[in-house]
Amino acid sequence: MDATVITQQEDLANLRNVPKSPRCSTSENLLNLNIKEHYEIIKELGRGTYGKVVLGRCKETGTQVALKVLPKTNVKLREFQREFDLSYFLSPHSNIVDTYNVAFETKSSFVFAQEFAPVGDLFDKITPQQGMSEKDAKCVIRQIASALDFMHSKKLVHRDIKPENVLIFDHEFSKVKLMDFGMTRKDGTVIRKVNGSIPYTPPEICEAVRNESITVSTSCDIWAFGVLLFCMLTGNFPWENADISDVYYNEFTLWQRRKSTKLPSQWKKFTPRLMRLFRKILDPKGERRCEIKEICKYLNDSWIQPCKNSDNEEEDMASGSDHMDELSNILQNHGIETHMDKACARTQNIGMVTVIIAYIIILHYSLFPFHLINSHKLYTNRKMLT
Ligand SMILES: Nc1ncnc2c1ncn2[C@@H]1O[C@H](COP(=O)(O)OP(=O)(O)OP(=O)(O)O)[C@@H](O)[C@H]1O
Repeated sequence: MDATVITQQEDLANLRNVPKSPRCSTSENLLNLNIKEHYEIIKELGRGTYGKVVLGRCKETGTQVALKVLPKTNVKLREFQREFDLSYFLSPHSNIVDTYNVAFETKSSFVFAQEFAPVGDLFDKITPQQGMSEKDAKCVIRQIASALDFMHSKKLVHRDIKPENVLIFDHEFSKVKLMDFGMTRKDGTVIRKVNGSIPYTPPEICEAVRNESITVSTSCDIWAFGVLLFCMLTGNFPWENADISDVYYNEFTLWQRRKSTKLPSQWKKFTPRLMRLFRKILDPKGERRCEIKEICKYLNDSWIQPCKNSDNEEEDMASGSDHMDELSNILQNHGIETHMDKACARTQNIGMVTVIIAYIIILHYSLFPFHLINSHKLYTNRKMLT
């Protein structure tokens, strides 16, 4: 690495077992550098809320690195230091992006270096409205679950699980790593809600108002992980916000809490086994959500239905008979009997058939737009997610 950058004394082996990085404060050691004197900037790799990441080649060693550049106008030294320290501390895990022992400041920004992921991030690998293959999704899920399990074992909560924060190193997804520890906090830390909600935000945070105190919990990552899994397998978000005003969220929670046997249409492609897992991951009550290890128990099961299976047929039949009950109630309660008194048997039948057809048409049109709206809820672009 560049000889002018800071060098820390502790090796990675020391860091593995230490819950809090013992490395001396980067603020005491940060060198003031001109980035272009030391790195040839090849291209921009991406942008986030707080800064950008560029691909640079170290002029001294020829090594290619991803430089995370955080403008001082967006990020305080303390925040930069925390992100760098956490990234470095978590680096030894094979599914967490490697952060090098390289951090410095320029006139306008704080900078640190990480390994470069040549295939980019997971967002671009999810085809809108289609998602990824079950096999590829499982490869990714297995590795990110391992990274999260490691973080949770250190009592750290990532707090920003989403496809843009998963880096891909090969097209077979055999090497996938979690990154971006800018929002990571210790489990149990009390913070104030500052940002709005995105589709990955758990309900307990969605419902908090701005500036309200919230307690950081590993269960927040579990929720976001569940939403990520849905996105990977469908190319859609399950909802825009995990909030009671969101019709898709409401439908899911009715099913999740067993208040309805009707599985919302966008979940019907999944096997009962995967739905059992979703029920445990996406529990509206954070304290009831499963732990990340639970997810690994489901990795050898089938997740996507080849065709409708019996469990869902049962649910469909149940919901079908609900509609028939409703229909006969309507027929009984709204005039059919009086009509019957006056008309002949033939007219009765025609009237009955007409009402049934009308009811089916109404039912069809009340369900059909749902699919249309749902298919429009596509995984449009990154901006929607930040
Ligand atoms: N090591 C890397 N190799 C390749 N691409 C990367 C690397 N690090 C980041 N990127 C790209 O840059 C994008 C932004 O990076 P990052 O998430 O670290 O920025 P951020 O400002 O923290 O974003 P956020 O809005 O999530 O807080 C990523 O989504 C990814 O596409």
